[in-house]
Amino acid sequence: MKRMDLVHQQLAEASRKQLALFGIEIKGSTSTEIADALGLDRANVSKDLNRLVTEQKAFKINKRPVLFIDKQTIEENYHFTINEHSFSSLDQLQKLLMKEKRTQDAGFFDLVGETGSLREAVKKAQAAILYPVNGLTTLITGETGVGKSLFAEKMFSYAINEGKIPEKAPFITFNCADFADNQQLLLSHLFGHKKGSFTGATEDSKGLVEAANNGFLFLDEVHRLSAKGQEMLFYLMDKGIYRKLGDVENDYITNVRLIMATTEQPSELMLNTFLRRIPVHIHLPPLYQRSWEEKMAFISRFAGEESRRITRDIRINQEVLSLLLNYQFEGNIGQLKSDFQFSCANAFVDTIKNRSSEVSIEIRHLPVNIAQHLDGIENQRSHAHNLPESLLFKKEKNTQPFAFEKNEQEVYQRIKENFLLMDKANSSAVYEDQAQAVISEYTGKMMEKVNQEKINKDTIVKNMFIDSDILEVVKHALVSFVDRASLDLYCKILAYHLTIVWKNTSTTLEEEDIEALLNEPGEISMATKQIVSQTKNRLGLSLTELDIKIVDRLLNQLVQYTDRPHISLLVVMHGEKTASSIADTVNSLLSITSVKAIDMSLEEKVQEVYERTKAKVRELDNGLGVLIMADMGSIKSFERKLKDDLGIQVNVIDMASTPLILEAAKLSLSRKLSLEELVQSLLSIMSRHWQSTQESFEPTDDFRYFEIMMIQRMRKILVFLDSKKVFLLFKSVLKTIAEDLKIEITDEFLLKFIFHNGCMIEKVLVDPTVQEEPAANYQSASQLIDLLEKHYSVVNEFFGIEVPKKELMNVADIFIYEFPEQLFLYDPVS
Ligand SMILES: Nc1ncnc2c1ncn2[C@@H]1O[C@H](COP(=O)(O)OP(=O)(O)OP(=O)(O)O)[C@@H](O)[C@H]1O
Repeated sequence: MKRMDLVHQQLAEASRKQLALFGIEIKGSTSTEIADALGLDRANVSKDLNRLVTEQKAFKINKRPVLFIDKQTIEENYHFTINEHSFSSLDQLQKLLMKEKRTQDAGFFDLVGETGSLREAVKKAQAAILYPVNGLTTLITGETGVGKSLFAEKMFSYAINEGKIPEKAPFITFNCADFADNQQLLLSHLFGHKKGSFTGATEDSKGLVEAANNGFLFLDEVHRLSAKGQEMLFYLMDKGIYRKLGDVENDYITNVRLIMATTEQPSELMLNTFLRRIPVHIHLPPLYQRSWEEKMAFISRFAGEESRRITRDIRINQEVLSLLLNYQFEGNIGQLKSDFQFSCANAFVDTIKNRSSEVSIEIRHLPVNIAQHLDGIENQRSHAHNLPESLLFKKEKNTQPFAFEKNEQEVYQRIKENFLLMDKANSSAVYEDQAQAVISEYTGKMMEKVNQEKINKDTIVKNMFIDSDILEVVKHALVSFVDRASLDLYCKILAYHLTIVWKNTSTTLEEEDIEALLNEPGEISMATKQIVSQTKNRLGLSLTELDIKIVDRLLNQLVQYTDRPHISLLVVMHGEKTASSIADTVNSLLSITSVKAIDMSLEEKVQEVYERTKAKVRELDNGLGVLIMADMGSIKSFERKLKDDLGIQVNVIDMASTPLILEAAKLSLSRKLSLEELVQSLLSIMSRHWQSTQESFEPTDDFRYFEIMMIQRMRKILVFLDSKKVFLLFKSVLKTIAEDLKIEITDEFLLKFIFHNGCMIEKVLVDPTVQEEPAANYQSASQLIDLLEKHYSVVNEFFGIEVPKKELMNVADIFIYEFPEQLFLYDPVS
């Protein structure tokens, strides 16, 4: 990809993010920001950005510093073309966008489904309006309650916005079903009548076609119009003239645009000649055919409207949400709306009884037919899983609904409890640790959520979890404390947290306590203090002492993530400093600090190693999971256990080497891989380089010449074990056995012992199931076998296997053969 394309791509991504965060208040990007994000030279990037402006692919804001915004991103979002490319200030561009948005809001743009299921319908409608000279007559079909009347109104507003009709043009609605039993009256309403044209016609009267002159006449249930009526309309459409009832002499002219609607199959109930004359047919789909996202948007819209109307926050719990999403409303959107209002009213009564401030809609508040439709939940289980525990609609205008996940609320409660306990216990270390652990879990969960980029069915819900005002405040507070690269992430996480706090805060501490806390030097960071004062001043949200402390902790935790979040790596290896020195090497090579290590001695119990690993994994996880790189097979068994115990995604790669760990760190930093994908990449690298890593062992001073020879020989024999590791392991095992048996080891015996064991382990690893019966003389060597069993526990742990008794007997044989006298004297008690 050319540099300029890269720059363009980066600018588009930045603009997209800003648009999502700030909407019309888009901030723009400087050339430095784009250059930094790409790791390119600023001067070159600046040149490219200016070329993008010249090529009309970007907007330029000529202020200090100069800002750039991607053109296509803006135009796609606001559905219009901007001809200027250079603006003297952001304000100038924002005003232009604001004006356009206002115009659009009056058109089709606030219709749910405008860019989805109604996209085609909207296109046809626009064509019908714009068609010269007076637009085209339109017939809208669709089941009851699908939004035909609303759609017709939108067409009307669109015509005004486009200047096709005067600002004060009339929009007259007439439902033909209302007079279906008296066609004469119906026609008289529509076209007017002359005095005396029928019984009761005592005066001349104007019809609706006249009243709608220069505007729109919307005829609902048009199939209820008689054949004669249809013919009269047909004449009006064709010639623009009509006759009043009882008036055979005069033709009247009117300039009316017609929209008709019917719930029926038009071909069954309307004249074909008439139907054929209607040039635009628009069909609106029933609710059940509309997407999950659109159904969610309807619920969200109605809940927002209701909460503002009754000036209470409205909470919808998961089951209710699921039922509303899955129930087949015969009356479509109209019925969904009225059933929702009915449920709100029911819940409202409870609110008054319970003196609660929030209207919480539960299953018992729904109309019986919906509440009984629990199958809906069953059938759509997969969707129900994606739903939040509850959705909260704030009564304030323009606030996004909040999605609450049970997990997060629970974790938040636990954090609070731990902090409270900590306070009581005077910050005892135990509670401190626990609090740290819960905070890590909490941060991890939020990271996971905020990092979720996949667009899936629950996108709408996921987008609802951060309140935009809170986000704005946090951003304002943190901008001078956090570097630009991390700002976005920090703000989202803190705003997310504060959104939850906002809903959970029930107690407020005394003002003085908070003042004292904030004034205590070094207690709370400046950044946190900013957040506290800004949330208070700008949102009126008073944080408690506890919450201030939690925010501060969260912020500290976030600061620990140096780069953008990536999968954490943990090296677990034997040796005094093996793991930590590998981690240090990798960290310094890549200028990071995120590869962590656990050093363990061969003697250390697996359970102890497990506990240490568990604590570390908990600390490290940032929601993306932890990859453990180990040098022995038994660590592999930690994988499942850690997942079960911590609920954190953990993968273990055993037999890891420094180059592989370096590769893992690089991959986790540079590419957006999931843990699973990272492991797959590493495994394929491992298999490709297996041969070469086998050959790469360079003798060092740590080994005697004899030992180097031995290792190199063994490499020719062993198929997949690392001969150096086998050597080191069995040398140390033999040393401890020899101490217990009080025997002197010769190099020759060492060689025999290690070769035998290397081959034996490979055999067991390849087929652990093959076990022969223990030989009969086992009894005579039982003490020796017991001793070996004890020392071989290290071997078992190292390879994650159980060396069979039969094999231990063979090992015992080697000892007995070599040291007959000494073993005869061996007495385990002494
Ligand atoms: N796309 C939409 N976006 C937002 N609200 C909608 C949409 N479609 C319908 N509604 C709402 O649903 C309700 C029913 O719509 P409307 O009365 O227009 O349906 P209709 O098809 O004309 O019904 P009927 O055939 O019974 O006259 C209205 O309150 C309307 O505001």
